[in-house]
Amino acid sequence: MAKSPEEEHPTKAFGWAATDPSGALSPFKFSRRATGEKDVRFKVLYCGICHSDLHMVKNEWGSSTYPLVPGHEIVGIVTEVGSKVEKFKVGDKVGVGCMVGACHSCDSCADDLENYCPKIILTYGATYYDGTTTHGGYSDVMIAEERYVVRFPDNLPLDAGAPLLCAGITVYSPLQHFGFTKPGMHIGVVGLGGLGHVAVKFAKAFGVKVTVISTSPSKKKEATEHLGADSFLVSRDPDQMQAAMGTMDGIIDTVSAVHPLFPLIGLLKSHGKLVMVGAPDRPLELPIFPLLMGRKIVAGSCIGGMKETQEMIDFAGKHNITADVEVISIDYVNTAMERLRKADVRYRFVIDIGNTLKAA
Ligand SMILES: NC(=O)c1ccc[n+]([C@@H]2O[C@H](COP(=O)([O-])OP(=O)(O)OC[C@H]3O[C@@H](n4cnc5c(N)ncnc54)[C@H](O)[C@@H]3O)[C@@H](O)[C@H]2O)c1
Ligand SMILES: [Zn+2]
Repeated sequence: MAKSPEEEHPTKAFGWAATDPSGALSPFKFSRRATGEKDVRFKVLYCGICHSDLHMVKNEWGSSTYPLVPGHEIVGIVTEVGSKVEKFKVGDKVGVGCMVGACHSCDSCADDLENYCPKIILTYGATYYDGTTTHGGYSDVMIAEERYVVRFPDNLPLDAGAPLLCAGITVYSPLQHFGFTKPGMHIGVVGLGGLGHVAVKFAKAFGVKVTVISTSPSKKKEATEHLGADSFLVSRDPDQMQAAMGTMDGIIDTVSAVHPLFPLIGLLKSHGKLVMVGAPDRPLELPIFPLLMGRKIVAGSCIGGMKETQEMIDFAGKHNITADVEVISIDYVNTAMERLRKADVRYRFVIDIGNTLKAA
C-alpha cells in the first residue's frame, strides 16, 4: 500500500495544501526525501504566488491532483548538499522555479531546454523519478537536484527576487528567443500583472520601446512613470487601438483569461510576432485574415531551461531587476488568492515563509 505523504520520506516537512478544487489552502504535514548525492536541500524563506498556482489549486487546467502544495518561485538558504554537488555549499542563497526534473536524454534536454522535455517533472503536483508526488514552495523545506537549483545574485533581495524564478524567466526567454531585444524595436506587453510588469522591466533593460496594453486605465500612471513603459494603450478604447495599428514588432501576451486576439494582431507590423505566455483554461479564437495580411506569427513560450534561468537571474542582478511585491504571511494566502483572481495586486504576492510558516 502507498505510504501517506507524511511517511513516504524520512524528513518531516510542513506546508499549506489545497485538498480539493475549491482551491482553499490549509496546513498540511508531509515529508521530503533524504539528501541524495546530487541534491541541494534548503530552508525556504520566500515563495511567490503565480497565477498558475491559482489555476492549479482550482484544477482549471484539469491536471491537478490533491493534496497539492503549490509554489514555484521558491528562494532560501542551503542547509545541506549531497557529496557530488559541485556548485553549492551550505549557506548559499538559492532558488527553485517551475521544474525539478526531466529525462536528460532527449534533444530538448541536450539543448538545455529541459522546459520542453516531454518528461519534464514540475515542481509540484507531478510524479518524481521515485514515484512520489512533488510538492512546491508553500512549505518550510525544499530539496532539488543541483541541475534545477539557481544561484541567487547577492545584490537582489530574496523576497522581491523570488518571482523571477517563474515570472522572470517566462518573459525573459521569449524576449530573447524571438529577438525582441534589439534597440529601436517596439514591443507590446499585454496584461500588467505578475508576468507583465516584469516583462516591461526586462524589455526596458534590453533597450526596446515598450507599450503596455491593458484593460485598466488606472494602471497608466504607474506603468509609464514607475515601471518605465514608454506608452500605454487601453485595450477597450477602439480609438487608441486604431491609432497604434501596425506599429509593433512583437507582443508578449500574459493574460490569464480568454480575450480577443484580433485587436492585438492588428497592432503588429508585417512579420510581427504575437507570443502567448498566459495560459487561459479555454481556447482562444484565432482570426486568420489579419495573420495572412502581413505574414504575422502567433507563437507560445513556456518558462525557460535551467541554463537560461541562471542567465536571466544574473542579468536581473546586473540590472537590479526585481518584482514589485506585496509580502504576506502564510495565514493570508487564501485572501491573496482571491485578490489575485480579481487582479487586485501590484504586482506579485510573495509569502514570507521563513517568518510566518510555523509547523503545527
Ligand atoms: N507560459 C508560461 O511558462 C507561464 C508561466 C507562468 C505563468 N503563466 C500563465 O500566465 C498567466 C499570467 O500569470 P500572472 O502570474 O502574471 O497572472 P496575473 O494575474 O498576475 O496577471 C494576469 C493579468 O491579466 C489580466 N487579465 C485577466 N483577465 C483578463 C481579460 N479577460 N482581458 C484582459 N486582461 C485580463 C489581469 O488584469 C492581470 O493584469 C496565467 O495564465 C499563468 O498561468 C504561464
Ligand atoms: Zn508560475
